[in-house]
Amino acid sequence: MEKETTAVEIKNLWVKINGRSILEDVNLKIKEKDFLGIIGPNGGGKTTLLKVIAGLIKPYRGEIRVMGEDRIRPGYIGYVPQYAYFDYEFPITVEEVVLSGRLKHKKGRRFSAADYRIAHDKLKQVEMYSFRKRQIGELSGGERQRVLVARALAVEPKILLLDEPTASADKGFVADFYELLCELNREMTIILVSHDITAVSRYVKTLACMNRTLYYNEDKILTYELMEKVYPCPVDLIAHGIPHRVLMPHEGVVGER
Ligand SMILES: Nc1ncnc2c1ncn2[C@@H]1O[C@H](COP(=O)(O)OP(=O)(O)OP(=O)(O)O)[C@@H](O)[C@H]1O
Repeated sequence: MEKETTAVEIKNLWVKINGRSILEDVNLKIKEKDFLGIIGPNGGGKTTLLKVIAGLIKPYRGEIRVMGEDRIRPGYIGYVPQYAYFDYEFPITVEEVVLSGRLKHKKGRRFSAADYRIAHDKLKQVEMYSFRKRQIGELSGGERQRVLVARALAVEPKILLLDEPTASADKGFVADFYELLCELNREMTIILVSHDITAVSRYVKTLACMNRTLYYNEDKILTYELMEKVYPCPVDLIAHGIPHRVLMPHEGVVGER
């Protein structure tokens, strides 16, 4: 039988920025090949948590282990940030952006034929291969987002972190994109932050809510009490379509049958 590995383990983790507590006593343990969705209100700390897992923010207190190690190895994490800060006027092609995901594997001054093959495969996966010679600055927001997903995949990570990856994508792409994530999930652990609760609850295996601390119970069941803790107005949220299969039975809620 295959040994079950823990992909990410976080214990009593706190993050402070400019003296202010942003994350408080976060605990999380997710298995390899899990597909965790994280939802929560604006400013709840979702991006900060992803950055901690990616090794970009150091915790003020607490422990984090990624693939059983207390330091994050290059190549373990593929990260698609919510906003990518780079100069879109910089003359760099789509292909070069994706190849930059191979930097950790690069031997010598040039990318190898294998690096190009991997970059091209990832571009095909996100349906952007035909754009590979275009300048990144010429692309629309949704197209750029797909290229950044391809870049993260080119790392061939064990854990893929995605922060609102479909925020600027059109509906047609969104469904295909989630199918792609399910396919990738056979090979890697995925942690997805999204405000699209309907899509998240449909595709993820486990679900957590973040509002300064993390509410997580290793399944997809959200109680009304939990939603009340996390969201300022859960009733409104439910009325706008939170799928009932992730919500425990409750009374007196708009739309309840
Ligand atoms: N570099 C920073 N300097 C100061 N405050 C910060 C910084 N980064 C994040 N914060 C604060 O930390 C809190 C959590 O931010 P974070 O981006 O993690 O939330 P989020 O849940 O991802 O929000 P959203 O859903 O709006 O993207 C916010 O109050 C934010 O203002």
